[in-house]
Amino acid sequence: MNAHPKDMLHEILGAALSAVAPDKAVSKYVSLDGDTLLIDDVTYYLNTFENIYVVGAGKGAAPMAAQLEEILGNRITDGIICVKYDHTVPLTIIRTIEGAHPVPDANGERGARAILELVANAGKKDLVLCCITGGASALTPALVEGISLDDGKKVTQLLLDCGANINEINAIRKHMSIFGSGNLARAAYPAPLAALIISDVIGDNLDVIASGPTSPDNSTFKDCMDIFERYKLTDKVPVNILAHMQSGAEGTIFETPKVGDPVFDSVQNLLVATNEQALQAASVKAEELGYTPRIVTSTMSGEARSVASDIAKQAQKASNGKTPKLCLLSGGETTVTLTGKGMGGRNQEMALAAAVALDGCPNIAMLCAGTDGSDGPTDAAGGFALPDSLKRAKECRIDPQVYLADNDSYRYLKSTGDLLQTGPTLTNVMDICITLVQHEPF
Ligand SMILES: O=C(O)C(=O)CO
Repeated sequence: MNAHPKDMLHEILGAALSAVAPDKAVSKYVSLDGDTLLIDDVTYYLNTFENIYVVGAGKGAAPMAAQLEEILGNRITDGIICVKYDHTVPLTIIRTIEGAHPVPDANGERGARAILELVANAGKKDLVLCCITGGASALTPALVEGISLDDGKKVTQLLLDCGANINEINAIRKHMSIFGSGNLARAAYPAPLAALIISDVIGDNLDVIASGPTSPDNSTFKDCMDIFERYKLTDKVPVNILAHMQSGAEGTIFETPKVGDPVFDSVQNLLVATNEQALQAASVKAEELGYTPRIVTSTMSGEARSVASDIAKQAQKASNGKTPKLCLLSGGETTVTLTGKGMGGRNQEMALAAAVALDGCPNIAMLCAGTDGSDGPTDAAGGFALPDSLKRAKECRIDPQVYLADNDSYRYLKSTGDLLQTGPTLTNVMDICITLVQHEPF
């Protein structure tokens, strides 16, 4: 008998997540042999260092830090990480500070300042190791003088609601931050610093992931002003943030550290897990389940509902194609421009839009999932669009179009039983959309 499509989709997602688990990602690149610490191709002779500090931030920073404790034990002098509430694991030496995400809170600010203070003590004879994953931008909201956390929260919410992409959101965050945009590296300078980074952004740009705390910044104050104008936010953002960006664009405030700044001279930035790796692992599992895998893209972006209907169209076309059982894999991160008052997230909105577009097609099943286990301000990670999804909606007497128009994907999928709820996965490589297509009905 054929396995249920929902079970197969779960299995493929499980393989993808396991391939980018933070502890595995760290142990893949970091090893210790006596006094020799090897991080990718860079050797650190630990007997030449007086202290080793471990710091970090992001949804997956805790298991990364735990793995460093496993490898280095009590050679670690001290450490602090900032993680999202409920994203902790037991640690022995490294301290954990929990904060709010995606809209920051005072705990995150306290944590970020504590990290900056800790690494500021580090000198040339100390080694700073950083664990950086997505989520860190919101979890380390230490802002420049004159901009309050409340202002920071307001602008974050405006940017999240207007459909700005992560490059744009982070250009603004970086130009208000004393932690992101290379500022963590600046605080640690002149200590050698190695950052282990899990990417949750399209293109894996180091200066965008987590707002690039250890990376030269490629964005400018001028970009920030353009972004405010593009999304018509100039009249909405707090006046002191606008004034700050304006002064920067006019050259009266120093730009963020750029390529060539000596603070990056002894910095090693290393990507240890990416969306692409998750897609590769999903391909292997799909093949084991009898499907021909096809990675469509690892740069999926755009408005969630239109991306979903494009994938649905592609799947419908493929269902009449040559390959009897196909698994389409797309990775990336879409956006939702909020027009309704409902509740949901980009993956849930994709699943709802796909259910509508597929219109009960019996041979296509889709799963849209946030790899961090959290999609929008909900307790779900995403949703399914299954052959019988619309039938179940009918039974519940709910109209998918009405819910889609109100951006109310969470309540729709909850009613039909099509929510994906994994809880925090403690990793974060953006989103994955898995579509099973076959000639025969499931
Ligand atoms: O999630 C974050 O912190 C980002 O800004 C993208 O990595």
